[in-house]
Amino acid sequence: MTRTATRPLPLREALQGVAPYLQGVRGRWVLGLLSAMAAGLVALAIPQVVQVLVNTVFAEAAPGTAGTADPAAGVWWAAGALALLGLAEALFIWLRRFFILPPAADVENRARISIYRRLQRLPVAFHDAWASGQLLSRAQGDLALLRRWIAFGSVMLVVESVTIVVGLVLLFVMSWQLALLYLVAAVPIMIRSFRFRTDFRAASRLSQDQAGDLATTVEESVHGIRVLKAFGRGPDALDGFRGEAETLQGTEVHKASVLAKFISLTVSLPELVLGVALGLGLYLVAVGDLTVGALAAYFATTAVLARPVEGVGQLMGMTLSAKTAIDRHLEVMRVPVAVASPAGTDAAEEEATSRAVASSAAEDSPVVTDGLPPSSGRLAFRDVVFRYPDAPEDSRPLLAGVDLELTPGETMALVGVTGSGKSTLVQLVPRLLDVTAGVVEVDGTDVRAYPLDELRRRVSIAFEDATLFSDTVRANVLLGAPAEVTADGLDSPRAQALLDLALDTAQAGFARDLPVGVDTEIGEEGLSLSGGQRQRIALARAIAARPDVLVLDDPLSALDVRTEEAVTGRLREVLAGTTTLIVAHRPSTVALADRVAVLQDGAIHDVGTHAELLARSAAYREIITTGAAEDRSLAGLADAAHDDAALAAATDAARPPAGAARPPAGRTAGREETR
Ligand SMILES: Nc1ncnc2c1ncn2[C@@H]1O[C@H](COP(=O)(O)OP(=O)(O)OP(=O)(O)O)[C@@H](O)[C@H]1O
Repeated sequence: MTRTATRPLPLREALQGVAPYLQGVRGRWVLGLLSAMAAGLVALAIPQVVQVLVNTVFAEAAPGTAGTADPAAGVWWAAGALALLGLAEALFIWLRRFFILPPAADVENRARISIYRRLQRLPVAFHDAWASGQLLSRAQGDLALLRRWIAFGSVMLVVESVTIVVGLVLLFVMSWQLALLYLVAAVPIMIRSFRFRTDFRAASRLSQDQAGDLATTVEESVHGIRVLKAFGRGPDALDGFRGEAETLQGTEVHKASVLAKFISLTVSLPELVLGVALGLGLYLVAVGDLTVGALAAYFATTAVLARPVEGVGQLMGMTLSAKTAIDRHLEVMRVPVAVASPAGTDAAEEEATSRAVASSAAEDSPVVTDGLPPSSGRLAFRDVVFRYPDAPEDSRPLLAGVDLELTPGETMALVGVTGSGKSTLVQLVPRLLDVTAGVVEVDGTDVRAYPLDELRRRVSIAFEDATLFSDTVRANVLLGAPAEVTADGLDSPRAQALLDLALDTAQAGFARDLPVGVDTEIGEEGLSLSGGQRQRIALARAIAARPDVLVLDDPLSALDVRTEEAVTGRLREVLAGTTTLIVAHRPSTVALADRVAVLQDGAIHDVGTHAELLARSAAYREIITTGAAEDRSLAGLADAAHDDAALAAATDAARPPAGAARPPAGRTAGREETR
């Protein structure tokens, strides 16, 4: 669905918004503008030479004229001057391109990097609310429009306007009557241009938004291609896509027709006027009020003016589209970074530079100024309340007073019926979401008081929906590894040791059997892995971060019971000192925890060991019975087909012959790991 467009920003505000991208490029832009201006003025000088040329020829040809000593010389001089002016015009056009194209590309690049950085900083709630295609079109198409406008539209709009003004002055110098006639054509054009601006701006905004929606549809259907195929919904998806594409086509056609109507006016009116001007001009020559040279120069000047006059509509259209692109860009750039580092930290200062608006939550929170608390792994939720921003105002908060404390090194399972808010609760720990009220504490300090990078160094998270990037297993696993371990490269002995430990703990040793071992490309553009294998790589990634607090949001759900037992067993061994909060559905996971917390009706209903809760909590027994049924069916499945065996067969088939080149490494990661 098309996002509701916000009110167009006033021009000054929009220009201020993109001013940071223009720093350092203004000088070249001005030089380019001057070159373009010079080219325009040289073009206007050409008719003046024509006037001299024609008058010279007519003077020589007139009966009874004494003539100059060498009549041909004047013609040759004028012709030579014309050629030189032509060359000068070409040179100035080249200089315009030379000066302006690189800075325009620079602006595009800066804006693109800024929006990408912004997208990384914006909270998960923002990404939940915005369609990916809208963000894609803002980071791609809109910025290409901006580049074209800076490189061409903005310059030519100034140059063509100046050319028109200077050209009109010259026309008045040649003949005020003819100039006035030409000017008459401009009045209806100016009146029409006001209506044109409103219509074209609306059409332009609609088409850019619809292009974003179309990108979202393509992205979704590519991601969901298996579901579409499995349910035979390809033709329906195509119909939906065709509908959206036709809507966009309709908008584009409407946009083009608005522009075409305006352009036809700007082209036809001056042409009509020129017909009348020819008659009037000949009359003025006949009565001796105008020289033939001046009449020729008048038409040569109007020919030079034709391009700017005709182009002004196009340039206005381009300017309006660029303005829409800036509005759309700033819409994203001005979304408050609700989850921000506290004031006073480097990250917060960077945030202030990019004009971010920190949330009141971040501003109100205490700031760690006297050093950070020592790492211990203590985790506590104190009267935590959370409500999603888009939840109805009068609804009960999803979390309505959660109190829970984990001691350092403890493994606690969090259980609750589906939709009770488990995933939401655990996302509050690394601040993927921020509490509405109450406090989440790590090592006795409010998580909002930590610089984000420090908090996320202490807390690591793995999700049920394991997102892997288009990169090697090695790069995926060591993504969040401590900087000191990877300082000498991802294949240094220390990094290798951590990689091995993480893979072994997560029971992800299968990665070594992939075609190029741990250097095999996986993810969207690499080798496809099974759900369980993906989860284990994602778990290895969380382990390799060596956190004090490990949050696991049901990351073992796709594993068979035996593999899950092996993983949790090793996890307890390797991460003996790490506090672990694990969202669990199955008794097999719960049984391995020191204690279990039951989340019900937005609060912690009970906490105890598995055995204690079984004995005293009916709610717990009900939750666990459902999980047990799942366990039994998974155990059966596990006996029937084991992931790794299936993979071994698949990779044997996919293994390249000895000496074959491995796929290119280091393709950029495309998406944040969010639920
Ligand atoms: N981004 C969001 N915006 C609004 N509501 C949301 C959002 N994400 C989740 N919810 C709602 O919050 C509730 C709790 O979701 P959550 O994923 O935390 O539950 P859960 O206990 O982890 O469920 P499950 O066991 O099925 O994974 C659900 O009703 C869900 O619809």
